[in-house]
Amino acid sequence: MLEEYGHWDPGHFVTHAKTVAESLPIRVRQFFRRIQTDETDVAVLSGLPLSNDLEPTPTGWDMAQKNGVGHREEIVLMLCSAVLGEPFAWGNQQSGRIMHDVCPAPGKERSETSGSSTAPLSLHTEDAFHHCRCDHVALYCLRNQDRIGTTVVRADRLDLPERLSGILSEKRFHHRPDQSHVGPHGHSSGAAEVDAILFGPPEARYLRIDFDDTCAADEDDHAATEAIAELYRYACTAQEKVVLEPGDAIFLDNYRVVHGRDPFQPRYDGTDRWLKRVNLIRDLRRVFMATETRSRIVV
Ligand SMILES: O=C(O)CCC(=O)C(=O)O
Ligand SMILES: [Fe+2]
Repeated sequence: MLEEYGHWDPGHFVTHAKTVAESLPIRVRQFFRRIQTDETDVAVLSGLPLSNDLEPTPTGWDMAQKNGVGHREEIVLMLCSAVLGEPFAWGNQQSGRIMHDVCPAPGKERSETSGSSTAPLSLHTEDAFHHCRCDHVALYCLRNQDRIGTTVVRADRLDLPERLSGILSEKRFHHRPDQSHVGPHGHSSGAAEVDAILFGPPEARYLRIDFDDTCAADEDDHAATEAIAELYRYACTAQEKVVLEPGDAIFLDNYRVVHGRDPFQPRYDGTDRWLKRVNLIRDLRRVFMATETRSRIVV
């Protein structure tokens, strides 16, 4: 495909991705159809092709962009992902790239961004602050020699008392932009949306929370503040760990699970953990309506 398309440009290729993905084996396509229909919370596809001569892990997404690394793996992830949803991006995240690199970055060790390492990445709904957040997060593992875990909490595993579910289902919470969106070109924290944390069908609940950035909409609403703290305790009890192996891709339903990452010590010697990531939305029109253009980049 690299030969066919010449220069690899995910932003350009993405408009053809669904069509090209029709050539994937039927079992792979059925796997993704089933995930979508069943609203499978966590799904892993293993044994995906990886280059024998994979480049060293870049020291941050900006270095990955500069050096253009892991292109073959981006094609693999793009094709699989396109069966499940429509890839899209955020103008202020990784400079609007469709394909993200998740790897430790010097200076970001304790940040609340995917470039963190020594501090855990707290449990979150991806881009919880925005109504246009993705339906699925896809992560493709290129390297993980220290077996660092991705943490997940499935809504179905939260055994919440009715009183707590009641509070969490009310529109009493501010969903503020996380650090990866704040900055000179980011969404201001004033853009926070007020919404519930728990919603959707009672037999298969949806979640919207970033434990670093969701707070009571009214700072005097102590019951709402306490409800977040209580939910956090339930989430810690229900937390599971998935250790991705090179060649594994995980597809997280961003309405049905929250996720995060265990801390680790970065080496910055080319052997660090490295994932490719893409955000997927079921209906691209949600993005078009948010941007008021036919663009896949939410600004
Ligand atoms: O590194 C991981 O396993 C998860 C990172 C993460 O939350 C993300 O990239 O959205
Ligand atoms: Fe995430």
